[in-house]
Amino acid sequence: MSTNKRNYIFDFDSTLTKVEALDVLAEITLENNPKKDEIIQEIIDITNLGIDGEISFTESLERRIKLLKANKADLSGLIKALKKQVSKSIESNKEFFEKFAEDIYVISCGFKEFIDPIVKEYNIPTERVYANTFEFAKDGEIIGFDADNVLSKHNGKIQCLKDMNLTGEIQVIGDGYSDYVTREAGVADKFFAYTENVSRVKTTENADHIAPNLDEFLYINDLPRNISYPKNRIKILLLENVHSDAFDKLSKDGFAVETVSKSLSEDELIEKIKDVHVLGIRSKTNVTQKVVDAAEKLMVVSAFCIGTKQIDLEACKEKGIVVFNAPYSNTRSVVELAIGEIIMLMRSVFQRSTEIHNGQWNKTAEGSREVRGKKLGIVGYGNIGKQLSILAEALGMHVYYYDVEDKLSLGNATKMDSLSDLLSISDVVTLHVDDNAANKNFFGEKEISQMKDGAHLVNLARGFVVDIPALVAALKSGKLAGAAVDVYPEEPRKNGEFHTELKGLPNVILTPHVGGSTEEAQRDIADFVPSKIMAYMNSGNTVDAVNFPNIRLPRQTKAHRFLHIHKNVPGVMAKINKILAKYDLNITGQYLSTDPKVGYVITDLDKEYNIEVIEKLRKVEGTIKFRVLY
Ligand SMILES: NC(=O)c1ccc[n+]([C@@H]2O[C@H](COP(=O)([O-])OP(=O)(O)OC[C@H]3O[C@@H](n4cnc5c(N)ncnc54)[C@H](O)[C@@H]3O)[C@@H](O)[C@H]2O)c1
Ligand SMILES: O=C(O)[C@H](O)COP(=O)(O)O
Repeated sequence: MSTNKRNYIFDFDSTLTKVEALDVLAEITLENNPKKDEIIQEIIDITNLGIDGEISFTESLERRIKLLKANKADLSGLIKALKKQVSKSIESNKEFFEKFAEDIYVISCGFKEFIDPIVKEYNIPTERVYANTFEFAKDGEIIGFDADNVLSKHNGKIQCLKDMNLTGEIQVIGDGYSDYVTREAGVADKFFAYTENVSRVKTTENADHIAPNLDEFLYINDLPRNISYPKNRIKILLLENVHSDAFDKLSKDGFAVETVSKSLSEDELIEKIKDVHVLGIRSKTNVTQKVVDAAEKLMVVSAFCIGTKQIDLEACKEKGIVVFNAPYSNTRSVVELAIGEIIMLMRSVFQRSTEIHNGQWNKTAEGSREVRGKKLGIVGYGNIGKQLSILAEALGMHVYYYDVEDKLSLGNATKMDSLSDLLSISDVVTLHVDDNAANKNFFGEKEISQMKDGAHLVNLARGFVVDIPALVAALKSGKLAGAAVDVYPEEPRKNGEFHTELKGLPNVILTPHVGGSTEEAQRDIADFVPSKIMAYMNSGNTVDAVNFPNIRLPRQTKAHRFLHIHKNVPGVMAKINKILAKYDLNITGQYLSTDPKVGYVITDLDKEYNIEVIEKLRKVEGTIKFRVLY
């Protein structure tokens, strides 16, 4: 007789819990044993041999119990510890265990003595827990197990399932080979390799489906779940050697993260971007209109650096793609390099060093000066310019600055009304203007001619800001005594050969765009940017987005959240609210933020709602993107 009924058979150790219970028991019982680490390792090895089918399960159990030297009294400590080790996505999906209580079983080669109390809290009564039982000596010592129980035997789960004589489809969810064999033997209809805690090749390669968490399993089966879309299905692509902390952080949060060490060309990116939800780049990857057009699923572009001009921010906005960056994380690194270079230039250190490298001793004070008392001209008094101002003053420099915006002076720095005034008095000019396109060739022949004879120029901003042939000419003619250049009009996408007209000129420090490339800065960026990505993906927050209305949302508790991005044209909000009213939804909060082009409205609702409303909201004229979080 055909039936739609499904039975869900869960493994216990490393599936319902993050750990192998007998390993935890060993930690407890061997606490004061001087050979504790050795014995625990032996127990872990035996456990794995059993799980992978390398030794018979009975043998694995016998050997471990001998090594454990456990007593009944130790079990309460074990249960307490296991309660804290329930798998994250199991814990967050209690609703499934409540609603499908009748269809859920545990089949484990572990022991009922500790499994029952844990799974009872997930609505699984002892009658639906199939597991081994301990044998105790009079003093409570665990001396063995019930050898008649099929689960104490090799491939015991197959026999156990057969004996249960269940009707309907049987789905087995587990991390071990011993779970998979039920499918191989034909007693289970589907096997889900559960990899939230451990991933075993022998299990995953044979599985019908790999479930990195319970959310994925529930999603595949269209069962009630805590989150609308499993995070492991959200693909994050990180380019340009972004610090590994970013990978760790985002993977740990459950996303599927791929890293590529270099930047990709437009064509390569168009090919790759199709199924990407979040893209992470640095300064070398251009996210053009064409890339945005090809990005069918893209929700976030994150610059793991300060500059965002490599991204078509408007194209992103019009497609509802939120852009984040790290506006301060590498500021200090750039400032320190600027200070170092100013000193090196004024002392001609690189020239002296090159001479020695070439076998020449040239001890001279000519053209070598202290920075103390010299005039530093900062062009662009933003985050970097200001911090440099403070550090340079601490070195005894007199700081002058020029900015197109009205910027408050820090310390004793003097604001200049015009660029030419600043250039005419400065011993060193350092450029820290932002990367907007209007600054292309901003510093050329005219500006250089306004500088003092024998002055120095530092460019750590953007390559296109300085007219390189004009700088080369000024250095060759002796108009300028030296320069430090970190950024170039054309920079390669990956490490390798590179040529610039500045090559070989004396007292010119050339670095490959490393102003922000310090361990500290990269680590800080890898902390800051993922936190913005997670805040948006997990709860809709757009605080610090560079192209999008910023909105800080309250924490979402036991509610559904509708996130609607639309063109900012009259009437959209009215239409959205009309639909919400028609479906009689109980709105617990609504938040709106707009800019001239887009509107971003977030609506929090009570748990239950008619699913039809989603389609209606998607169809509101002017909708750019819509998603649901719960
Ligand atoms: N070399 C590197 O590795 C590296 C690292 C980080 C930042 N950067 C670059 O450094 C630059 C400065 O970064 P920030 O964080 O201080 O930026 P910021 O936006 O905080 O400051 C830039 C300042 O420049 C001013 N400005 C813009 N155009 C100007 C002009 N033509 N004349 C005078 N002032 C002008 C702006 O008003 C602003 O105050 C950016 O171009 C950034 O991309 C380079
Ligand atoms: O924009 C920036 O922060 C700097 O140019 C550094 O860029 P990078 O991350 O490519 O080194």
